[in-house]
Amino acid sequence: MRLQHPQTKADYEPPQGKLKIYSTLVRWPVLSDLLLIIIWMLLWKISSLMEYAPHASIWFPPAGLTFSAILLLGLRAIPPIVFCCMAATFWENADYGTQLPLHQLLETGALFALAHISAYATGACLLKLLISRRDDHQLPSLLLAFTIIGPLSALLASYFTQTALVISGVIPDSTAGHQLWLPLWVGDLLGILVLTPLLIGLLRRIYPRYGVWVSELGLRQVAGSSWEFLLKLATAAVLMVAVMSLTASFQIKEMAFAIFFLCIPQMWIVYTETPLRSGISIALMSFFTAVLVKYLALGEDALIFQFSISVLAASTYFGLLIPVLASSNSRLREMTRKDSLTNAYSRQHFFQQAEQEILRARYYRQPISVIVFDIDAFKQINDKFGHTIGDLALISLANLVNTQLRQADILGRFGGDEFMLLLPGSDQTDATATAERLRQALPQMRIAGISRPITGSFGVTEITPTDTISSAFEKADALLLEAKRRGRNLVLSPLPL
Ligand SMILES: Nc1nc2c(ncn2[C@@H]2O[C@H](COP(=O)(O)OP(=O)(O)OP(=O)(O)O)[C@@H](O)[C@H]2O)c(=O)[nH]1
Repeated sequence: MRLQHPQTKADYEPPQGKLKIYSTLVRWPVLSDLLLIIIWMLLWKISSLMEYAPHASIWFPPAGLTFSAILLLGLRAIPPIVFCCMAATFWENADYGTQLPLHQLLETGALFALAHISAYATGACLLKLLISRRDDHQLPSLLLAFTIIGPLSALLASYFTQTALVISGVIPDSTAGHQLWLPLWVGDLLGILVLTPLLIGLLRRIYPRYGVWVSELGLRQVAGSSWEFLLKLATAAVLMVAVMSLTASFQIKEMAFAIFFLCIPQMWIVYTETPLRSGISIALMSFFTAVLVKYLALGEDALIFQFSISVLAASTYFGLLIPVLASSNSRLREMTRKDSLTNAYSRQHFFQQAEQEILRARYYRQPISVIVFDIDAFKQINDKFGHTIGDLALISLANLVNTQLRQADILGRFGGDEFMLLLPGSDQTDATATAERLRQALPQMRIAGISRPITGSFGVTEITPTDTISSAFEKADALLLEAKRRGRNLVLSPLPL
């Protein structure tokens, strides 16, 4: 997979029913930018309400939005975010009542924008570069890269922001001023780790032309009952409120560490719900943790709560990998089990199954037989009507055989136009009769584009107690070759019936 802008209209086809909004946003990109600005400012305002020390918020979601926007939109995201950084500086000046002169506000805003954007742009571009260089396993490598690059970008942003605030004189050039990076980092870290996936989802709706690669990550799943999800959320909420209220009431710092038990309901959600629901739950947990820290006056323990939610978010992302990897494993297993053209079992899987069936037949002292067959002069069909019609003939043959089989019978494709059929419970007489029925049914097959009837040749053998599946296959294959030699459209078995 390559991270790139969509090339065709189909690449960013919006979901039905939302066409009007999407086409408006596609036609007026400035509306998308306006929405981005509104959301950024809203998140900034919420985070400023959660400040537990000057300039240090428990939770700084604008960091997640900046990172997501640059990851998704590239340089296109920078002008609206520069605007947001400037506006936030003016707004904060009004909130703190610091009355800085205009030139100092402009300088502070510009330095903040430079610090914030340069750090997150570096991280987002690096992540984009790493992912675009990997074609395989994109989701695991994306998540691993994200959990490393996200916190490092936040660290860089915090250090740059602290420096910007010192240079512009907003915070003192003292030891206290130089220690601001830590609370800034933890707030940004929470915003990045917890919210980036959800914010990418949101931005994809606001910017319908961008982020096709996100839908290629294989995260889509069918959601289960909403009530069950709410029950799990409620369990997490009860646990969170209990731990935080007890910590606030008893004023015992160690009690705050019980917040790590939140991993139990969160992992319950991750393993049983969709990735979107897991993302919503971790976002809600982080939001309410921040609210409770503020309103239960747990500022002194803020770091414990912030780190617990960050650890929870990182565990969530790795937890999300499990269903994705399991489903791609089962897809791969299916691919090796079945022949993709005819849906018959692959040679390897047929032989594995046959070995087990032979053991079972011996144990229950039941007969078991194998038929090997192919289409007569199939090369001519390909040459005369083309390979697509040839493929159609192979598919029709497999379908026809499948309609004639009993539940226990197994059809495999050896390769080319050669198939094999395992018939548990059939002795040679039954198996020969089955092969004869198939031989007679073959010419009745109607295949679009083929004007002449198709015929086939068959070799049949009952598997003896000393046979392996390979030796039995070779016997039946030799009989098939003999049938070809005798003029084709024939069933041959070892003993004359
Ligand atoms: N359309 C199509 N052709 C295939 C496929 N796999 C193999 N073939 C072709 O199947 C043909 C098999 O030809 P041969 O093995 O010579 O057998 P034949 O023409 O059926 O002759 P006899 O078996 O002696 O009757 C070859 O031309 C292969 O290229 C496939 O998946 N699709």
